[in-house]
Amino acid sequence: MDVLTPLIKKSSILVIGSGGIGCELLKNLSGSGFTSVEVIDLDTIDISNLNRQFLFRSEHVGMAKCEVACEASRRISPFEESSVEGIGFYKPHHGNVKDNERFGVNFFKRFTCVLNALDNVSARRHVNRLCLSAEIPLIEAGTTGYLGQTTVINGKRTECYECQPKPTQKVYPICTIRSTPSMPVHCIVWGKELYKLMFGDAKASMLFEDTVNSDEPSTFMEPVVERRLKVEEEVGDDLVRFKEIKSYAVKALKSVYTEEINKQLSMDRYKGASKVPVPLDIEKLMEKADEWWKDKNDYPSVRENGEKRIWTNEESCHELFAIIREMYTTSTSPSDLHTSTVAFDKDNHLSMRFVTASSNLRAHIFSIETSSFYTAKGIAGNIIPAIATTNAIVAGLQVLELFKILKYGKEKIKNVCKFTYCLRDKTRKGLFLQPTTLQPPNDKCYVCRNARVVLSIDTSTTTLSKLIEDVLTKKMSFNSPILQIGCDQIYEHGEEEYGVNLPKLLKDLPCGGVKDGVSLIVEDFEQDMEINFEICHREFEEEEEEQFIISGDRPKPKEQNSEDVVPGDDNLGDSSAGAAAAANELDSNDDIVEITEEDNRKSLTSPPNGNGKKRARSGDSNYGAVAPKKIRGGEGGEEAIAID
Ligand SMILES: Nc1ncnc2c1ncn2[C@@H]1O[C@H](COP(=O)(O)OP(=O)(O)OP(=O)(O)O)[C@@H](O)[C@H]1O
Ligand SMILES: [Zn+2]
Repeated sequence: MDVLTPLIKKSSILVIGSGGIGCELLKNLSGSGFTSVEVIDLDTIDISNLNRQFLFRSEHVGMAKCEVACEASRRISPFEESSVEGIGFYKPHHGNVKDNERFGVNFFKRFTCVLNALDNVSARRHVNRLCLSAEIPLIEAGTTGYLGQTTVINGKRTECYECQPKPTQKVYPICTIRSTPSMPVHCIVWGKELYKLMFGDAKASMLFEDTVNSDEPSTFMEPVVERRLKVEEEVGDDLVRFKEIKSYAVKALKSVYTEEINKQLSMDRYKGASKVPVPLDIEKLMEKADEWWKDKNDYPSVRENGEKRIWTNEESCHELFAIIREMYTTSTSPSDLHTSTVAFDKDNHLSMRFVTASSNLRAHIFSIETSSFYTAKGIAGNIIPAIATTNAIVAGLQVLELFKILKYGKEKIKNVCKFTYCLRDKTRKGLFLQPTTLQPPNDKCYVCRNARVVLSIDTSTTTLSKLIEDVLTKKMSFNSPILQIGCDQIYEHGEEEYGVNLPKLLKDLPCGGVKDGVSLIVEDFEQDMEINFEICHREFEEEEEEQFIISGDRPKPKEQNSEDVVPGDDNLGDSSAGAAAAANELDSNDDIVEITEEDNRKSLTSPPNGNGKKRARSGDSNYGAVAPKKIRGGEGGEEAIAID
C-alpha cells in the first residue's frame, strides 16, 4: 500500500454507472483513499435498488443515483477534498454518458482510468470507443446472477470491448405467439402484446390488425380497442361507470379467450395438433369474480401469497377486470391508439399483473403450464436477479486491476492485468475466480483495428433511413453518423439539409448511389470512429430475420435459429423487422436475455484458459458472464440460473 498511496493520490478516476456494481466500486475507491473521482449516471433511485445498492436509503428514492452515491462516498472517504487539480471530489454528473456535449473525448482525457459499472451493451460500446480515442485504460465489469467478470482494455494493445461479437437473444416467431403457443414464455410474450394493444401503443402490437383492410379480420380487434376509441367523458356516477367498464371488459375478454379460439377451431387451424385449444367461458369465470368485486380492494395479487402462487382462472379473470377498471379510471387512461404512453414495464406492478393474468388464461386454453406473478415477471423481463455479492466481487477485482495499472503503468497492462471470470462452481483446481491473460486485439475488429466491413443489403429496396436505423444505430451503436460516398457527403446526423435523402432507396442516393461494389464511409466524430463499408447488393427473403448481413472483416456473430424469432417484441426480439430489444442491443435495462443452448455450449467448450484461444462470452447483458444455462424467474425471487 505504501507504494500505492502516492499513486492513488495522483490519479483521477471516472466511474460510469452508480447502480449495483457502481455502489460497490465507489465504496472501494473512497475506502482506498481515492479522492479525485467523478461519476456519471443517468438514473434516479428506485425502491427496488435499495436491497443491494447500499449507498442508497429509502429517503433517497427519486433522487439522482450519482448524486447520492457521491455524497455517501465523500462521507466514507478519510479525506476531504480532491488531490488532483481540475477533478472533482466525488463529483456527480447526472446524465447519459452518450451525451457528447458533456462527455466527449476531452472530458475523458482528464482521467487516469475509466471504470465501467454499466448494465447495457450500447453504453459500454460507446465508452469503449471514447476510451480508445482518449487512450485511457478502461476497466470493465459485468455480472449475471452468480456469474461475473472483470477485464482491462488498454488502447489498441489489448482486446477492446468490441473485438468479440456479443451473443444474440432468443426470440420467437410471431405465428407461435399469435396462434400456436407451446411454452409459458410464448403466452407471456402474447400477454405483453395484449397489454400493448389494450393500453399502450396499439398499432405497434403484433396483435394489432387493421380491421378495414384485413381479409380475415380477427374477432377480437374491435372489441378490444373499442373502449380506447371512445372520447373520455364523465358517464354518470361510479356505478354507471363501473358497469360500462365491466361490460367492455367482458366483451373484450370474451372476444380474445372464447370467440377467437372458436373461430380458429372452426377454420381447422389445429387439425392434427397434439393438443387442441379449449376456449374459456368468460361469463362463467366472471360469476366468481362478481362476488369478489364487491370489495374494491380484494383481488388475487394482493391476497395472501398472491404473487407467489398460481391464480385460478377465476382469479386471473378477476385480476384482469381490476386492472382494466384501474386503467380506465385514472387520468392516464389510454385513448390514442398510437401515442399512448402506457408502456409495458416488468417493474410496473399493474402491467405485470396484467401479463400474469392474461398469459395464464391463454396458457390454460393451450394446456400450457401456468405461472405465478413472480415466475411470469422473471420470464417477462428475462431477469436473472442481481446478486449483490457478485457485484461486490467484480467491483473488488476492478479496483485490484486499477492498483496494478497505477503501480506498473499503462504500458504494462497487457502483462500484469487479467481478465477474471467469477464462477459459481469451483473449477477443477478449486477456484471460484479464474484469471486469464488479456488477449491482443482482434485484427478483424472494426472498432479498434479499423477493419473493413462488408455490408450485404438490398440496395434497391432499402431506404437510407432504414440503413441508418437498423444497421448503423441499432446494430453498430453509432451515435451521430456521417455518410460519405467517395468525397461526397450524403448524410449527416442532425443536419436538416440531408433529411431529403432519408426516404430514398440506397441505389437512388446522390453521388451515384449506394450500390454493389460502392465503398461507403461512415464516420462518427463523437466516437472517433470511421468504418469503411464495402457494399454488396443482395436480395433477402421476407422471412429472413435480418435484412442485411455484416461480414467480411467483422467477427461473425453466432448464427441464430430462425425458429426463435419474434420480430417486434420488446424483450425477446433480435434482428429483423425492427425488433426493438436486440435492436437496441439491450439498451434498455438489459438484466438478462434468454440464452440459447448454443451460446451455452459455446462458452463451455471455450473455457478461459489464457493460452491464446479466443474466449467465447456468453450472453450476459451486463457484459457476458460465463454460460448461464436457462433463465427462469425464480419463485419468490430465488436465483434463476443453472450452470452445467
Ligand atoms: N448510457 C448511460 N449513461 C449513464 N448511466 C447509465 C447508462 N446506461 C446505464 N447507466 C447506469 O448504469 C447503472 C447500472 O447499474 P445496475 O445494473 O445496478 O442498474 P439498475 O437499473 O439500478 O439495477 P437493475 O438493473 O438490477 O434494476 C444504472 O444506475 C444506470 O443508470
Ligand atoms: Zn476491438
